[in-house]
Amino acid sequence: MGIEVIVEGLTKSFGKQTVWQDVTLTLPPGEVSVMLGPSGTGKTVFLKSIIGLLKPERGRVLVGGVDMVNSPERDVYEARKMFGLMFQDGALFGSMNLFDNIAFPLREHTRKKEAEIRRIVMERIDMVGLLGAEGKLPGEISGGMRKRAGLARALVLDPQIILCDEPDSGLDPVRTSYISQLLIDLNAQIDATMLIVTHNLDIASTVPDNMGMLFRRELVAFGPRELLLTSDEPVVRQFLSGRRAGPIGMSEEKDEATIALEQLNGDGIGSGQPPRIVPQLEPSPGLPPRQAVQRRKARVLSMWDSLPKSAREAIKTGFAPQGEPA
Ligand SMILES: Nc1ncnc2c1ncn2[C@@H]1O[C@H](COP(=O)(O)OP(=O)(O)OP(=O)(O)O)[C@@H](O)[C@H]1O
Repeated sequence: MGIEVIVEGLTKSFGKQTVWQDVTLTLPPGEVSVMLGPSGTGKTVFLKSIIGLLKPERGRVLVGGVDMVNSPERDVYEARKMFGLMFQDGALFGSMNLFDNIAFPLREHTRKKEAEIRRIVMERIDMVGLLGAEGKLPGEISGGMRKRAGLARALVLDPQIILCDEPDSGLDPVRTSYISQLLIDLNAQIDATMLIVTHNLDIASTVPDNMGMLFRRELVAFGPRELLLTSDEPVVRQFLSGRRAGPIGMSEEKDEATIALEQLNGDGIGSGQPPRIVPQLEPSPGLPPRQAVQRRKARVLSMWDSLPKSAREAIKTGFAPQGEPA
């Protein structure tokens, strides 16, 4: 099973620019979480901070007893082996074929024999639907295939935590749907803790168990997906409906006067209908059920009284078979 990631009071700046401050959340073990946020709000910086590639000035990130922010570099390096990281562009070596790209972490970090490496690599290539393409160079395949190859490489060391940076970037809507299904299928197969950074609304509404959002240097919210999907928070509503009216502007933030004018004109975000909650994706036929589902149910019930009524109603509907009221 995946392991818990506990983020406590994390603050990251570059010089005088604070990217975000006092971020506190827990990624529940084996569940899928999505971090949303307009461009430039520091989602990628957040992923890199969790894995210890960037060092926040304050706070802790606890993973299996190791503090990824404050522990000695040797401990952080060891703990990093628990992670699989999928970058936006797949981050493949251009001169190596897909097989060698995917085998790279095994050859670099383990003493496994070539026959064992071949078995693992071909299994992961099969998982991401790339059988037959293993001899191709990254430049000879599509962007979607490169992403899947990047995901296969993230999986070869059997990670307990998978971090995905914008798995949809550069993909058409159909390929994005395939990636969404692949992420759910992977979770069913390996039960890893997953954090996906995206601004894609389809992924946000169909994939995660939990959602969070970064805006204006803060974590606006983090919790069960229904908490954000039913949220009255203007920035969350605007983001999830993809509308122009609201606090998010072209350069991330609008000034107060523009927001006030929008409200005066009646196109404030509060006037829109709440987004319709679509069911979360199920694993493909033939795959085991996601073990995270039962754990999440118990966890959500344990926090029931702290959830707003709208989120509770949405959760109850989701718990019922075939979407019937519970
Ligand atoms: N190494 C760095 N040095 C200085 N500033 C940086 C560095 N990395 C990121 N930043 C700044 O931190 C802010 C957040 O960047 P980040 O890439 O995390 O945003 P993001 O939310 O992932 O954006 P997008 O959705 O567009 O990918 C930006 O203002 C960026 O310029």
